[in-house]
Amino acid sequence: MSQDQKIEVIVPEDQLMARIDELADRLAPRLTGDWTVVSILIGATPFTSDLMKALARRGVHPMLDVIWLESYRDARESSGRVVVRADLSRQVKDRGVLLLDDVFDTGRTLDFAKHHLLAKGAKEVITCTLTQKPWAPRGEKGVDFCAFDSPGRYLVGYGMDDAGKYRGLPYIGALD
Ligand SMILES: O=P(O)(O)OC[C@H]1O[C@H](OP(=O)(O)OP(=O)(O)O)[C@H](O)[C@@H]1O
Ligand code: HPA
Repeated sequence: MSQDQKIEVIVPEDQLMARIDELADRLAPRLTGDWTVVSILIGATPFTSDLMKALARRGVHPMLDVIWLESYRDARESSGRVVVRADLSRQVKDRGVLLLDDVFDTGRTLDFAKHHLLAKGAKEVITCTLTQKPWAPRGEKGVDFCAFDSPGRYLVGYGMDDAGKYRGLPYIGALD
């Protein structure tokens, strides 16, 4: 029996893949030398997988590491506090880092992660998200690369969850 809530498709799967290819075209020339992609668990997992494949098709093979950060848990609003549930497995000292996340909302998670990586000695941190909310920080505090501007609604799918559900949807959707 289906237990789906009403989910409006905001970005269908084919558009997602096309934008990730465009993103890889823009990122590839920046990733020369020693780079590590750091994926923020859990939400960035599908985006990371598809972007890594798109980079590999362009002959770009950075290391891949993860950091598990949590601030929303089952709520639709940030708790205001970012918790590190698991840290990196390798050093980033003197390396460039491409930091990936699914959604840039208050900006708190990415800001925390960026400072965390710089404190570990990363040479440079480039931030990249699949999507950003209309109220997310722009300019100096903004994200460096972003595939989509999203509406000011609660998003699910392609890694994004509502209390742990819907991460497996192959598109970006919005809940009412
Ligand atoms: O810009 P912000 O307001 O910080 O929101 C963005 C963060 O919120 C979500 O993480 P969450 O804490 O829900 O963990 P999850 O990745 O396990 O879903 C999402 O994956 C981002 O990491
Ligand atoms: O819109 C959202 N959806 C899922 N997770 C999120 N984390 C921040 N904003 C969102």
